[in-house]
Amino acid sequence: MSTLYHLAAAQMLLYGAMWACAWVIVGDERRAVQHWLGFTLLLAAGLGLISLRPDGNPWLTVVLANWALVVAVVLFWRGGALFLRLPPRDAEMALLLLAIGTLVVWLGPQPRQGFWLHPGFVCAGAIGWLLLANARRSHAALKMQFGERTAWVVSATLSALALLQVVRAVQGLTSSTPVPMHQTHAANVALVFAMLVSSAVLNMVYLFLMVLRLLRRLTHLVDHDALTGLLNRRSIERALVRAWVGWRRSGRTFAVVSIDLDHFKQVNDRWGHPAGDEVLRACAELLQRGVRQVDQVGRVGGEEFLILLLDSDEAQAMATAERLRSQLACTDIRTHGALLRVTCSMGVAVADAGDAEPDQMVQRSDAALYQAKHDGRDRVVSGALVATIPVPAASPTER
Ligand SMILES: Nc1nc2c(ncn2[C@@H]2O[C@H](COP(=O)(O)OP(=O)(O)OP(=O)(O)O)[C@@H](O)[C@H]2O)c(=O)[nH]1
Repeated sequence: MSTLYHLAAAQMLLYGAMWACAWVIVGDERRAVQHWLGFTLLLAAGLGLISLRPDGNPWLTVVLANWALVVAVVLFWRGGALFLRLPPRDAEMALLLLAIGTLVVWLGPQPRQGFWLHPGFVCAGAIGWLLLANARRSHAALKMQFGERTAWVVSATLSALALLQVVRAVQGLTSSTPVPMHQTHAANVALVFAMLVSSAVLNMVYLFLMVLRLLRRLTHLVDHDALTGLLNRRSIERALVRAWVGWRRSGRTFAVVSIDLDHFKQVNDRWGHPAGDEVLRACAELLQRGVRQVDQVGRVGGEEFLILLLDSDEAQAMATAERLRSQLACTDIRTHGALLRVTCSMGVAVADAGDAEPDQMVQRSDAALYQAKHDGRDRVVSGALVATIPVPAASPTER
């Protein structure tokens, strides 16, 4: 039996090494990883101590070993809560640890005369309860963040292990001849195997989810503008091509709106670059909030934006652009230095059978935007009216 415990402890140390490596690599999830590292090390320590019995000091091999297992499970729960952004319930957990700790110390390593409680079985009950509570609390968050299948894998694993612990606790506390954990017995062997399998599943799943989250964050960084959080130029151009292909295939028309803030240089010059950044962020938020979920908004240059309005004809696109323009014009933007108002000029172009490629649509909306600037700014101009006006040559930093 002790060989099995050594094996389980070695496996936990291996996971510990894995979390230690992850701790060096990950940034934002460091605190969760610390907890999982603690979990594996305490589990290894607890299992290692149990394997020493009956040679070792019974206070170490029974009381401390079992309590270490309970603390390990609390650390696992806390790591998961940090990772899934759930409330860690520290007060509840601290009280539980204190109560279990006091009880097992009071009970001592040997069964008390005429008293049926034993530390090993008390801790098994606590672990079972903790695992079940963990499965219940994390299920919804896992489902929302990583999908239903992942949530079920984690909850099923936690629940199966919890059930075994509860059965062990009930059996140990009700039987007249309870089997201590270090004794070779089919129930103990099954429990250790269940621990080996479930810890493998849980450690791997959480490591996988952490990498998945990291990849999602990286993809988001690649596709989005860092200042405003809008799609960046590359992504909005990709979206434009997708909309174009969809329009060619299904005939569902769409429109693009080119937007440029008016006299934005003056905002920077007068109020400073940070205030300019805040204005850009506020404008981006207003544009994003002002369109439907199917529409897409991107930042394509310093103070230039592009909106894709799906399933929109000329009239609908002009109405949307006009609404956004007037909303911006009457919005107070709070910056560190002052309360500012900015206006913007817009050019609208609708998919046209005469365009050979999506870029031509943007050229027309840019030409309309240029016309809007030319006509005095703070207005929306349709590309249908200005298709022949040339767009000024773009500087290297601009489109
Ligand atoms: N704060 C801030 N300013 C930026 C950013 N990107 C570009 N700009 C500024 O945006 C300004 C753009 O100025 P211009 O191209 O002259 O245009 P404008 O002043 O808006 O004038 P019109 O477009 O003709 O109405 C420049 O001062 C850039 O420095 C940015 O990320 N943050």
